[in-house]
Amino acid sequence: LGPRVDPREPPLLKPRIPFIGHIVSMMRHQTQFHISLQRSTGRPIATLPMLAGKIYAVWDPYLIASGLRTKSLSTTPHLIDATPRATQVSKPAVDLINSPRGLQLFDHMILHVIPSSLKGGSLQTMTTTALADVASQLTSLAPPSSSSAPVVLPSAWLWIRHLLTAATTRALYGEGNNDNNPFATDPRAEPALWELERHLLQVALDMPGAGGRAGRRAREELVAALAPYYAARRDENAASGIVRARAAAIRDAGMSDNDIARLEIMLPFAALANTVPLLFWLFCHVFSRPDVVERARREVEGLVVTRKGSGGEEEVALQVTASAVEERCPLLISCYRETQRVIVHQVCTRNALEDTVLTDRIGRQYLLKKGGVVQMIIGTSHNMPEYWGDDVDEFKPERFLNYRDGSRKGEDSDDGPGSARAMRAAFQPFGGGIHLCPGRHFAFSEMMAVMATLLLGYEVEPLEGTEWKLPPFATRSVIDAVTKPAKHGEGLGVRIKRRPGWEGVRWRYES
Ligand code: HEM
Repeated sequence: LGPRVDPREPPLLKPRIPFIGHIVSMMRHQTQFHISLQRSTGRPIATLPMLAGKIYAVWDPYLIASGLRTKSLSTTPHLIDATPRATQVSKPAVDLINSPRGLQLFDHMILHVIPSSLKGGSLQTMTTTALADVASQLTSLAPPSSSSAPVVLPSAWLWIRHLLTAATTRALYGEGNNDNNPFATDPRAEPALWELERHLLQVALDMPGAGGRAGRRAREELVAALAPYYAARRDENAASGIVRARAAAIRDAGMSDNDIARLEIMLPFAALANTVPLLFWLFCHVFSRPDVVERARREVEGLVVTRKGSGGEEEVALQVTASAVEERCPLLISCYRETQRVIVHQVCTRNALEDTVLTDRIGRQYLLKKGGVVQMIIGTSHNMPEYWGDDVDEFKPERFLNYRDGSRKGEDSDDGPGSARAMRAAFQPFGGGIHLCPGRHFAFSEMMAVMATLLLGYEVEPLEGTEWKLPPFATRSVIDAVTKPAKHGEGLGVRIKRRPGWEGVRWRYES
């Protein structure tokens, strides 16, 4: 009674409870369902029966990398299906999305608009604007004297979330004095964004229940905050190329300003929903280890490029380019990658536009049939002992010390667990192929600016006691790329004060 499976397709993995077993487990445990199922079966790939249908679950890093590079595995059908439901655009916009012009619009966005507006001069302007905001927030964070009482931040999570929301939305929407930025001018915008983020899965699936209702209310608040921005065409003067180019492409396709506001609720998510938890966990993993703080502090001293003025008003400029941080801060970078490994769990969902064959590293082939739904789970790649070693469940600050992005000829014959080659194959924090995250450089600059500054200029201690108690993971939602802390990181507050020698400092970044 279950789905038919061709012997060339990935082997069927039946649930214990027929028909509904996998669906119920996936709804309950979300991405952890895949991680646990892969661990318990050791399989690289499987066909999972779901009611009368099936999905292909791809767990092995080589197969994932091959799938991410394959053009016939597409995000577009999924986007066309989910967008009207999640955004509630008008009837004419739904018709357009479902027409050939809609298909063209999505392809144009993915292939041209997004990648070109997150590189070169556009990326530089956006990064400079965000980092100027981070600098001013961190400069005014704690009183200038190290002998002053520390600043108490009752929730590290909420503090980091606001810090990045302010900086990133300024970089996206603002212009000059930030009066343009709906997140700075409309007090509804920021809470609505995070409330919607909390219930995004229920909203995307249009589910009944309290979560779905709260999410839909938040969506309408967010749309109400963004609508005047697009109606007044402020997007045309936005600080970022991505806001300008996306709005222009949607308008050119024939959609109204109100529909642009609805479609564009997704942009601040892409720019914030993963960076915030990643920075939060990096902050926790570094500052909860005094020996790591000590060593990373010495490293980031190497990022100081200028120190001007003396006494009360000093300006310190830090160089937070990828090359400078890679070269001068190996332990900080290792912690950053290890944090990514542990908490990035993205499920890359695709539809097979035609019969597609994936090949693993020993040449085994698996057929994915046309029309099939494919889930490639980065969370399984990042958690397989056969790639990372038996200590895969531990956070090891030094794990990536000898890691390199690209291979060097002849150097990497060893591909056993924990080898550079195995790690490189299994480490996919930003996905790959044409959907490789275009925001990765921007996110990196923001996170490194915050971490380098906190390490250099501030003492950070937990609010309760002297031991850091890291919050447990929230359910790893299939809609997020990064694992969040349970209950908004409840219970983790921090106390921050200036370090001696860095009291009167105003921060600046060179990116
Ligand atoms: C550290 C934070 C981030 C992580 C871990 C992350 C992760 C990812 C991953 C894994 C994908 C691939 C999804 C797939 O293949 O289905 C992706 C795609 C994407 N990311 Fe990021 N991302 C981050 C930050 C950002 C930022 C800051 C932006 C924008 C400024 C951004 C914009 C996007 C967009 C637009 C896509 C879709 C690209 C496409 O479909 O072609 N991301 N991200």
